Amino acid sequence: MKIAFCGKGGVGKSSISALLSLAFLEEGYRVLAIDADPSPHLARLLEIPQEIVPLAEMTELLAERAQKSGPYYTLNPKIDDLPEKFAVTKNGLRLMVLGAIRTAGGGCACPEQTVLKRLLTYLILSSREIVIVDMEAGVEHFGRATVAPMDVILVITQPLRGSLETTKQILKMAEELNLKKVFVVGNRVKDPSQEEFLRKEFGGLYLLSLSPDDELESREFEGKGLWDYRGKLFTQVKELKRRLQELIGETS
Ligand SMILES: Nc1ncnc2c1ncn2[C@@H]1O[C@H](COP(=O)(O)OP(=O)(O)OP(=O)(O)O)[C@@H](O)[C@H]1O
Repeated sequence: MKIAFCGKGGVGKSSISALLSLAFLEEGYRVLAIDADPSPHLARLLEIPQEIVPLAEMTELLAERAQKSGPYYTLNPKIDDLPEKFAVTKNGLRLMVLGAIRTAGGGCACPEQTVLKRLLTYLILSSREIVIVDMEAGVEHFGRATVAPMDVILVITQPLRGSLETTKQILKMAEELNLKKVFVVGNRVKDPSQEEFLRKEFGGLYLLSLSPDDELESREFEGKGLWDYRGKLFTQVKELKRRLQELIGETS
C-alpha cells in the first residue's frame, strides 16, 4: 500500500506519517517512509541523526542507467532493489528524503518531483509492505500529479479556516486528476461539535478525527522523538491504520 499525507503546513502531516509508520512496523509490516517535504522533519521524529543522501540525487543515477541498459525506473524495483545509498534504516524502518536543498529564489522543484513520481509509480510492493510519503505542504504535488501513483491519499485538516481552504483546493485537484481513495483526516479536533462540522464539510470523504495531545506537544518542545511514545494520538493512529487496511482490503 502506498499512502501519501497532504495538507496545509503545520497541520500534523509529519507527526501522523511518523506514527503511522511506527504503527505498521509494530504489526510486522516492512515500512519505507519518504520525507518529500523541503523542510524535512521525519528523520528528527524517527530519531535518525545521520545525513541521508536525498533521492533528488537519483536523477544522475537515472540518467546513467538510461544511457546503458534503459532507465532504472522501468525495471519495476522492489523496496530491496532501491540503492542503500539513499536510505537509512532504523529498527527495520527505512527512511528516504527527497531533498534537495533549495536556496531562496533557487527555482523550481521539477526534477525532484519527477524522481519521486517515477519511483512511486514503478515501485512494486508485496502485501505487507507499506510506503508512506510525507508530501510538501500545499498543492504543488497535485499540480504535477506526483500523488497519482498512490493507493490512498490522506488530506490532514484542522478545523481552522486556512486549513479547510487548502483541503478543499486539494480535493478539487484530486477530482480533476480523477484520483480515487482520497480521504480527509481531522487533526487536533477538540470536541464532538468540531467533528460534526468537519463531517458536514467533507461528507463521505471524512475518515476520522484525531484529538489534540498535550504529551505530543511537550515531546516536541523537549526535542524527543516518537519511538517510545505510546500516548493518545498513537492509539488513534492505530485506528487509522485499521481503517486503511479495511479500505485497501488488507487485513492483518
Ligand atoms: N494531535 C496533535 N496534538 C498536539 N500537537 C500536535 C498534534 N498534531 C501535530 N501536533 C504538533 O503540531 C506541530 C506541527 O506538526 P507537524 O510538524 O507534524 O505538521 P506538518 O503538517 O508536517 O508541518 P509542515 O508542513 O510545516 O512540515 C508539531 O509541533 C506537532 O508536535
